[in-house]
Amino acid sequence: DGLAKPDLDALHKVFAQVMAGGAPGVMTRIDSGNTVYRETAGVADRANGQAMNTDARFRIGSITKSFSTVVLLQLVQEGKVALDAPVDQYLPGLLPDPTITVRHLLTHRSGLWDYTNDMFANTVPGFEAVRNKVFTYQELVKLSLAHPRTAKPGAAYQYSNTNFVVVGAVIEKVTGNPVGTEYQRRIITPLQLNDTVYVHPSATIPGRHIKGYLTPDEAGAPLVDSTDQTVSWAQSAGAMVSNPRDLNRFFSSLLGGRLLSANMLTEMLKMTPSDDTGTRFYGLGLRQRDLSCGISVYGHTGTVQGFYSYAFTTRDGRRSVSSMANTSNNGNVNTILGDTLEAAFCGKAPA
Ligand SMILES: C[C@@H](NC(=O)[C@@H](C)NC(=O)CCCC[C@H](NC(=O)C[NH3+])C(=O)[O-])C(=O)O
Repeated sequence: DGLAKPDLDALHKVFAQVMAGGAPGVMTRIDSGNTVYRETAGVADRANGQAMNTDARFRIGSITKSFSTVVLLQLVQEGKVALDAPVDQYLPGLLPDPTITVRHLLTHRSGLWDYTNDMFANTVPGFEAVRNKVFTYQELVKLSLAHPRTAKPGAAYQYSNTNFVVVGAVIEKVTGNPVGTEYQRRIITPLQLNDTVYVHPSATIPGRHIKGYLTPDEAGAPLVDSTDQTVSWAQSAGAMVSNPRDLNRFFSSLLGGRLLSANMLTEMLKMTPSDDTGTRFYGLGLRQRDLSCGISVYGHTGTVQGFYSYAFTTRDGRRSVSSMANTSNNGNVNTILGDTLEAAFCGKAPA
């Protein structure tokens, strides 16, 4: 793929820091052309000590947003949805502001309040309250509309799960199918992502999977096994299950031009800054990160109770990297986990 070889020593140093930070286990899969690297440390299951395994499934959280975006952009290609049409055209009366467009949703520029801010203000109680609940899209939107908008439509980037809940509602309205059906027929089946499933509202991860452990807010309190939950609070914003091989294949196929037309991929890659570092951007359901070695990578991050994940690829899709640590509510671990991208894409720092 024309890049420096991954620096596996650096990768394992990051693993050691991730585990020292409180994660039971951590893993990275690198697909570099036809060469695959499978690196792991720690445990997938604290009860029986089962080792971390890059073939096992886990909850990918917001990486789901990229899957939802591909479905919606295919509907745009098919002329069934217009990117700059008001959401009101597809879901009359759902949103209070008829000027919010489909593109505003995909770029987190709608101004819709993120209901998870309230839902998970107290991490473990918030999680326990919803882990077995099943929500409708309308119920989640209603939670958001209890708050004023955070900005006028289009005015600013403000990350909000509400946007991708509405994206799911648009997909279901326009296709007449549950989003799971659309993920399956448009992405999972064609790419043979055999370890990628959308099982909402089931609370269990089918097949071989990693257990996730939520870090409580109280310092020193024991980790909570958060593996089983409906993730109904996220759905098309974060309820997908997958594994590193499938995520690498998904993002390689996406950036390699196999899921969207060239024009539509160009739309998806229209980036605006998502923070003030100058190295983080958000397009349409897709993140860009500029690495220290000058390489830009594209993909998404995920945070769901018990699972932190990163899945990114190069602009040509020829090197893809997926990393996961099986804890969450631990910002230090999440930040360090991001350093696996540097080791995997940039290789050894120049001497
Ligand atoms: C950030 C990430 N977003 C996602 O993956 C979405 C699906 N997850 C969230 O919004 C986090 C919900 C709270 C998690 C909980 N935190 C708390 O409860 C904090 N009080 C936890 O860390 O498990 C992304 O887009 O990259």
